[in-house]
Amino acid sequence: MISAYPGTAVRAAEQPLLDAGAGPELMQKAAYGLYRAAAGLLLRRRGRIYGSKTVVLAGAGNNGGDALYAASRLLARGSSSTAVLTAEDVHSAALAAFRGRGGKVLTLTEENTGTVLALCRSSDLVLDGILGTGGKGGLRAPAAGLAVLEPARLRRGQAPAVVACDLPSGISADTGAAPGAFLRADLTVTFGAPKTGLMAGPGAEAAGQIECVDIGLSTHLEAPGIQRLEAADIAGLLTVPAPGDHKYSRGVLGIAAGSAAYPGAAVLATGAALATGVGMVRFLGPEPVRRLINLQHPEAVCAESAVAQTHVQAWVAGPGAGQDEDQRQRAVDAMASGLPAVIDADAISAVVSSLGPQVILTPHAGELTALLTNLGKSTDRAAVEADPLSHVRRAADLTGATVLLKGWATLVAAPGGPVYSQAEATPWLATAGSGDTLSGILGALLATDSAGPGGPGHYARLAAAAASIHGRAGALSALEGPVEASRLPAAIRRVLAGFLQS
Ligand SMILES: NC(=O)C1=CN([C@@H]2O[C@H](COP(=O)(O)OP(=O)(O)OC[C@H]3O[C@@H](n4cnc5c(N)ncnc54)[C@H](O)[C@@H]3O)[C@@H](O)[C@H]2O)[C@@H](O)CC1
Ligand SMILES: [K+]
Repeated sequence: MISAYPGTAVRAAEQPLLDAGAGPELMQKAAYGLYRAAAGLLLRRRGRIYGSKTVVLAGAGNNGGDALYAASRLLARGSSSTAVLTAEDVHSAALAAFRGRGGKVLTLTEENTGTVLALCRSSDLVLDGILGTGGKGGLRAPAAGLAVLEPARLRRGQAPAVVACDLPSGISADTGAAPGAFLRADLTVTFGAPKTGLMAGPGAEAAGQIECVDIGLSTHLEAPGIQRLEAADIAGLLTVPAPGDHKYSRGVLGIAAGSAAYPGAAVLATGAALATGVGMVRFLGPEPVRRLINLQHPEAVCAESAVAQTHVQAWVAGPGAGQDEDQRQRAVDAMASGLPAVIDADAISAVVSSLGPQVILTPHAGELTALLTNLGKSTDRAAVEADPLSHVRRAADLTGATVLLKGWATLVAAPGGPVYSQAEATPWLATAGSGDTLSGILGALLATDSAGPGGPGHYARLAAAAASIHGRAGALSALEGPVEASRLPAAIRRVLAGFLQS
């Protein structure tokens, strides 16, 4: 499990060490970690450090100091380096050390921004030390003019690689929001602990890969703001059939999905649930959808009954339900049943407050906007996308339900906390039907959940696990070309086999 902390909490944890005079030592530890990561990246990309070209973007604070000290170490290994100062008063000792190793220095202005961008683009590595946890708001002029610099991952591997010092400059270390211009990175080397701003919203997308350098803060940190499940955590949440199990004891999932307008969503949700592994799927829906389900998935038991007459351990309701009134009623009944229930797509519009954490809402940004607005907290999609962490927390607290917000980093908030973030997905997963398969995976995890309600956050953990399995299946599928939702069940099986064998 990876634990991330708000930038403010990390700064508070640093304070006693700073008060004890350990500031310079902490900075050297941070700079050494940044140097090691940057050197490793240069070695992987070009085989050696000697002869490489580095640009350091250095702002006024300690973040710039870290980056300049790290670049000084690269200078000592034969890299030629230019420091571009984005403020007048950069860390004087770090700048002196950089100059002392033969580094070149220039000051960024509006007039030379084009030249600096060209310098960056012709270099092998850019170290972004403009703003760290002390940054307020987005990048300001003239540094804002550098935000057009694209990291190698967005240029299909072409130089330069951009390495962010502690966090991408311009991103809020607490929320991941981008109040203005910001820089994107290939790799973020973060100090003391990952910041929550690297795991949510624009910050999660801007960070690229995240590496954490231990500078001795962990004993000073309290409750994490966001957690991320790793493979071992997910493997521990999966229930495998025991020798004495039969189809009913393994877990039966009820799926109320599809409509005359959208029958395919029901097929995708059912296929994903079966691939994740359940004792049985009981499918409820209109006749043409049932026929399709029986053709595609003969093992599913189909009926047109109501939720109350259907014996299951968990529900999925909503994918492809459209305006079908019977399906909407089933979603309402599933929410009221007390059983774990995934409420997706159109069914989210039937959500009221006073739900329990066993109800898991799975909106995308547009659906979350509508949900919050229906609950009297009017907002717009741009606001949700700019700061998804605050909005997903608000939705969980207002409804009492667990809320999974789909995105580049999928966020899951339990009412009152905790929050999980999973970012294994590939942009190729942004395809029709992808969300329906996520519902099926999560429904299957809920139906087979042998651990029961557990403590706070139990359902959020299962939802985070489902998001991770979905993301990994998408990434695996993308190795063979563009992702089609109907091919995801095969990839889900392979991902789960990997977890179960490890
Ligand atoms: N404090 C410590 O003990 C340690 C700090 N470390 C580094 O120090 C960073 C925090 O250092 P600082 O507190 O100096 O903060 P920053 O390095 O983020 O810089 C803050 C400075 O930038 C200015 N500023 C704020 N927002 C701005 C904006 N939007 N545009 C232009 N200028 C802006 C502020 O006036 C201030 O001068 C961390 O991110 C980390 O990189 C590490 O060296 C580890 C130890
Ligand atoms: K930075």
